[in-house]
Amino acid sequence: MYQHIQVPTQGQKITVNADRTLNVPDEPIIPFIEGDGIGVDITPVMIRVVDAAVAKVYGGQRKIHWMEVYAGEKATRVYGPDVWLPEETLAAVKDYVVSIKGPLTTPVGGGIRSLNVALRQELDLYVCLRPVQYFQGVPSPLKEPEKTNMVIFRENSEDIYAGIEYPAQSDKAKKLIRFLQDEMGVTKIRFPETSGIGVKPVSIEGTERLVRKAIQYAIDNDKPSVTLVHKGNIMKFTEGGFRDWGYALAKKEFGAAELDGGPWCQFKNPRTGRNIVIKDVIADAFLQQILTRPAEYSVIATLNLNGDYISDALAAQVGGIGIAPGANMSDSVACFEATHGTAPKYAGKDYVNPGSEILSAEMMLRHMGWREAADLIIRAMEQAILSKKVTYDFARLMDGASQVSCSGFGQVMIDAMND
Ligand SMILES: NC(=O)C1=CN([C@@H]2O[C@H](COP(=O)(O)OP(=O)(O)OC[C@H]3O[C@@H](n4cnc5c(N)ncnc54)[C@H](OP(=O)(O)O)[C@@H]3O)[C@@H](O)[C@H]2O)C=CC1
Ligand SMILES: O=C(O)CCC(=O)C(=O)O
Ligand SMILES: [Mg+2]
Repeated sequence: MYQHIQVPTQGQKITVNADRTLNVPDEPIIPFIEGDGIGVDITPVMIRVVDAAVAKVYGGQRKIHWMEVYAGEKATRVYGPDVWLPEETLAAVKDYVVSIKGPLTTPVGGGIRSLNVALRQELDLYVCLRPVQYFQGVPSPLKEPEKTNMVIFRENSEDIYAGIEYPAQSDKAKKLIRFLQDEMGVTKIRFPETSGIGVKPVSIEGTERLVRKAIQYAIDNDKPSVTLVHKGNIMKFTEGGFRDWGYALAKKEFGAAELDGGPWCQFKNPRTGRNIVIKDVIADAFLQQILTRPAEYSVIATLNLNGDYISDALAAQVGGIGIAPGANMSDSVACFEATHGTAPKYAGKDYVNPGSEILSAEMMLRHMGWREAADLIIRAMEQAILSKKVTYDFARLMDGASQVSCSGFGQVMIDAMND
């Protein structure tokens, strides 16, 4: 059935019920992509930590059967030089419903387009969910890092990530520029002969489904606000559209009413009776306010590129990209992955922080309903950080820390589970 994927001899598929809830067997098969660069370091550590947590909590009643699927450089070694994202990888991630991946390299300028983006687009994983929370003891550049507590809903399927762009001086760029000038009356391309050209599609459907998820999350988790972050003053019909369609959805589907003449609006959380405010902020102002007034923000709904920048900026506020987890989700399929990339200079050195991928797995376990194992991973992470046995990224900023390797940190976490 598969060409190179070895399906474990034991375990079953997770399936999706008609109401979109998951049917999780006690021994699910979970596909994983090792990842390029530091993927080779962090992915095995993530698997060890997850297996230890599951074994500790469920005592053999539950067990994950891991199934390696290939993407990136490893895929080219297994399938052939030009096969970066095999069809059967996409099929397995879809069929097995819940998966996890390490980071994949994307070259700058030319070369292949992002495999990470391709995976999200091919499977229509339209929500990029990135929670940002502070762990006690993590070194942070902020005086009060615990005030940064946000959950980012980044639109994951459109915006400039659609990849519609043409190199400067190519026939296609020239053709598009001529069309814009001759047919659309465009006069403001400053250097038409030497411009590369990109197109930014942002739709009503794409915005609505993302904002709907963000608002539902605020309801389910009793959050006080959802902020639409955009640059709609400049990009009026894409980023401005996102803002307007977001507000319209809040009114239409959640009964939000305008506050003081709008555009902010609010509605009562049907579960708790508390108000949820829907507000918006322009992206540049937001980037300074998350430093000066982080407590004013809770759930963030934003476009693809803004979400990319904001994810790393917020990760830095709570101690860096080494503990920044995430998930790519559709209404049925979820593929979990760290916020960071392949950090090539550290690849294969057993050096970096495996925390982001471990916390992505923690999100995965919670998504599967294995709450006890997820809770144990959080407790082990808290204890490991408080013990100050940490990887280089934290050790270089912590007084009195003893630096451990990537695998060493995994072991510190596993030891903490047994304390
Ligand atoms: N989802 C994905 O698969 C993603 C893939 N990428 C890809 O990754 C490649 C490299 O991108 P780059 O811009 O260098 O960004 P990276 O996130 O890979 O690395 C940037 C820096 O972040 C720090 N860092 C990253 N991961 C860790 C970790 N686990 N523990 C501790 N510190 C960490 C390091 O900082 P320091 O130097 O201070 O030690 C590192 O040099 C690119 O090809 C990019 O396209 C990027 C983002 C996401
Ligand atoms: O796809 C890539 O290489 C980068 C993606 C990225 O930075 C992200 O999703 O945060
Ligand atoms: Mg990024």
